[in-house]
Amino acid sequence: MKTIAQIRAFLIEINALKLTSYQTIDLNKNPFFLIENLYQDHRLVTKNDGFIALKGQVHDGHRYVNQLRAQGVNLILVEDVSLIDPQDIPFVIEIRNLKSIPASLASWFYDYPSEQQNIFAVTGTNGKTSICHFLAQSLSRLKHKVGVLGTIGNGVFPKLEDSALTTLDNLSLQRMLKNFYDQDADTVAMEASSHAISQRRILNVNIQTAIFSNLDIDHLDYHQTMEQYFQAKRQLFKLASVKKCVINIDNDYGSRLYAELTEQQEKEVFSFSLVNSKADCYMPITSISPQGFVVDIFFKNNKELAITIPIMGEYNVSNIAAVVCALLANAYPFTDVLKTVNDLHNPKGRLEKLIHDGKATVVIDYAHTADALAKALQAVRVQTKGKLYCVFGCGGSREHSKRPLMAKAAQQYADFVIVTEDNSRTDDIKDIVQDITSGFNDGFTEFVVIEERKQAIEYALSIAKADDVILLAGKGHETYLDKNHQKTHFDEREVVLEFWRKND
Ligand SMILES: CC(=O)N[C@H]1[C@@H](OP(=O)(O)OP(=O)(O)OC[C@H]2O[C@@H](n3ccc(=O)[nH]c3=O)[C@H](O)[C@@H]2O)O[C@H](CO)[C@@H](O)[C@@H]1O[C@H](C)C(=O)N[C@@H](C)C(=O)N[C@H](CCC(=O)O)C(=O)O
Ligand SMILES: Nc1ncnc2c1ncn2[C@@H]1O[C@H](COP(=O)(O)OP(=O)(O)OP(=O)(O)O)[C@@H](O)[C@H]1O
Repeated sequence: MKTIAQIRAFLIEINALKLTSYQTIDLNKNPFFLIENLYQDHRLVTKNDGFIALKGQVHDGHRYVNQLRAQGVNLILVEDVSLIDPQDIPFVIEIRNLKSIPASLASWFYDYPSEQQNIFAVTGTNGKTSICHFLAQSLSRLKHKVGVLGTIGNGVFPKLEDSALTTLDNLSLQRMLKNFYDQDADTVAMEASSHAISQRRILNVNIQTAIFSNLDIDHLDYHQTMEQYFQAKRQLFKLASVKKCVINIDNDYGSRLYAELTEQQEKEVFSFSLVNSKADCYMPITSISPQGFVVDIFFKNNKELAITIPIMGEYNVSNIAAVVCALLANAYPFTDVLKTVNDLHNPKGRLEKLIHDGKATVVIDYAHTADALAKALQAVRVQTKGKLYCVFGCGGSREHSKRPLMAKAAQQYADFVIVTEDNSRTDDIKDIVQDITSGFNDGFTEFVVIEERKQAIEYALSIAKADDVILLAGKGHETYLDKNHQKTHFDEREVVLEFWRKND
């Protein structure tokens, strides 16, 4: 919290006020009014907060000022006062080049929380969420309180609240870090999306360890070319605060980044790999079972053979190699790190496994595109002894073309398919089902349609045998169903556990 007078003094100190700065600052109004938070998103602002009105590509923050005036907000920072009516707002400060201010203002406003924290930031096309969650699990076992920031949510692990973005804007990010600091979280695992890196959302966050998972075709609408996408990711590793770089060399872009950073000799650089024995952290898979993966771990002069990691999905072994490498790079003792590994579990909704003696294993995954569904089914297949069942649906009010493609993936990789609802939104479930089933080959009979998702899951549970696996695809970490834009509570974990309780 800071007073309006303190905020103004800081802005003067960093030379941010416009020379002709329009301000309604008036000593009859209270410059010692305490501002609790600063926001750049008007939807979060309450009476005791300040608002920064930024002009973006889509929205213009100045447009929300009228609404905030009605709420009785006391402090507004604007780029151009002519775009608002400043009357009745006690303090309006006009700032030069307002877009460049939030990072420094935010870290100062929240008392530089990241200076007190050991921060790991993960970037890459896939695996950011998973690596952060595995890191949080391991660091918790190493007796840390860990703040997590990412797609599934933000909070002190494991209590997370939904996040609007994978990586928050400057002000929200520093506010969360301060919140972690207040809760004694001394360590943070955060995702750094390429959008956030290029929009400088992570500026002034004291990231010490940067982790690269992989780079694959994605987000080209935003970055235009793979080279520019790579360059955005690369910036994370060039930040002055970053001392340790942990890089997957099983990926071509990772190998390139590793070569560049080692040659520059500015940072401590560590490589990890599942196949390259020259990597600093080499973790070959020696066997696979329904219970998980058996690996050997080599790090510099240390080695340990035949460690079981009880997780689903081979790509997660690479994600765990990232975690092991990052922890060892941070000088955690080898034996302590290994102890955390055989206790890891998949993050919520990411090939999350539910098991019960004598029953089919249930796996919950967020896959809601044809490609993701195919990958999830292939990943689960490797660890399935019996039949593989797939329960899935498609969202409404969004693009339709993926519906038959998801059916094709399900037909190709599962033994039996149960087509059901996902977030239908305003679409009729019957239309969605028709689109989906049109994707099955003529003559394909290994499927049923059960529109209500709860019933569909219960049906799968009732027919699957102990060695079988049921993949529930699409909802992942979500705990609601959206019909006609009405969200009702729906947690498929509860449906499964309740079924097992009643049918034990
Ligand atoms: C393309 C993109 O990344 N845009 C981001 C960027 O937008 P921008 O600067 O153009 O701003 P804008 O959306 O026009 O809004 C202007 C200002 O008005 C504010 N606003 C906006 C709307 C409103 O109702 N009220 C309000 O006050 C905004 O907070 C902002 O300060 O900066 C804004 C503030 O930080 C982000 O909210 C916005 O994310 C948009 C909503 C978005 O959808 N971003 C996605 C693509 C994104 O960033 N995704 C990555 C993950 C990608 C992945 O790996 O999957 C992420 O980190 O989440
Ligand atoms: N190391 C990896 N290599 C390849 N694919 C992976 C890897 N890790 C995860 N995936 C795939 O990416 C999907 C998303 O994983 P995760 O949520 O961890 O990634 P993310 O980078 O956070 O992506 P998003 O921001 O879209 O959630 C998984 O369901 C899986 O299909």
